[in-house]
Amino acid sequence: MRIHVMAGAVADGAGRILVARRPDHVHQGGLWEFPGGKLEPGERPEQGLRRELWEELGIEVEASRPLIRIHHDYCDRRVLLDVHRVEAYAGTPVGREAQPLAWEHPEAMNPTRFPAADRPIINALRLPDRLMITGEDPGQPSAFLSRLERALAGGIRLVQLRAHGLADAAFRSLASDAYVVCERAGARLLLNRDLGAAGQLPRHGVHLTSARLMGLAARPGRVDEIVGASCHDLPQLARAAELGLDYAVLSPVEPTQSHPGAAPLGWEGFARLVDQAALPVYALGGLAPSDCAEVFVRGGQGIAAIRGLWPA
Ligand SMILES: Nc1nc2c([nH]c(=O)n2[C@@H]2O[C@H](COP(=O)(O)OP(=O)(O)OP(=O)(O)O)[C@@H](O)[C@H]2O)c(=O)[nH]1
Repeated sequence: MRIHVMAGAVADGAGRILVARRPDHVHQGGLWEFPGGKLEPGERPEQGLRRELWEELGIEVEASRPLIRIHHDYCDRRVLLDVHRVEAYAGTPVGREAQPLAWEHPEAMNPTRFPAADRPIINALRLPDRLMITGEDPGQPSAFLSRLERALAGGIRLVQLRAHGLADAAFRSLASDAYVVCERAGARLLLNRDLGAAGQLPRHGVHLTSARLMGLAARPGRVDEIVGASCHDLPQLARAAELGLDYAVLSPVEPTQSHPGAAPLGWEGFARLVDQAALPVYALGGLAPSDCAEVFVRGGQGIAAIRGLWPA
């Protein structure tokens, strides 16, 4: 039988998240967790979350939204971790069951101190809700870079440089300049190019095409960088999770100009696939920032877009 667990990623104003230490004698004891517990029969998920956070921390949830759902098989039990980001609450959290509490920045969380099922949750907390993909033809480098600066000024923190039309030398030059611009803004730059060519370039991570993903035997890149992949179906999502990638981009959700022939998944198709994926999944295809709320309800991390995010 599967245990449905409601857990809260309670955030403070400084971007830190509240974590609690599990007692030594319970399942996954001694490890740190996102506070929560089992959904009771007949309870709605939000109700269960409110009850658990009241019982465990003495806080009243005022605003929350779905963050990620992870199905995980421990050898002794199967769990569904249904994690919500708690954005506003009343009260001051205390360990009402005498459990030690700590506030940690997601970047500083050490995944080995959490249950194995929590790794994708930590990744979901580290990643923003918008992934901007640069267009096929970047045009003049100076115009491209000033457009990039405008996007970063508008709050974009994760950029995928995708310029399949550029030759290696031009890609290298653009990537080096884009890295400097992203660094200055505290944003991260992912390179969508074969590692052979991208290997020596400064970057915060790499983005794999689905063909490249399916041809890999192990997670590429350095351990400290972000690695994600484009996916279009369940086997690709499963492969991305198996290789320990940090995120996937699933497309196309809606009909899109860049891939006119591809059959859209629709929101239901997107939600069905995401529910079986054990990593954060961005929705791509005909979407704009105003679609983020829908993506959260459907279990996704946020939106990825070219047209919807590049400034005009
Ligand atoms: N709350 C929480 N549970 C987690 C996390 N990660 C994870 O694998 N789990 C697993 O999810 C299950 C949660 O059950 P629990 O024992 O905390 O539930 P509970 O508070 O209702 O406890 P009770 O059954 O003793 O009353 C455990 O098997 C636990 O190992 C996490 O980050 N937070």
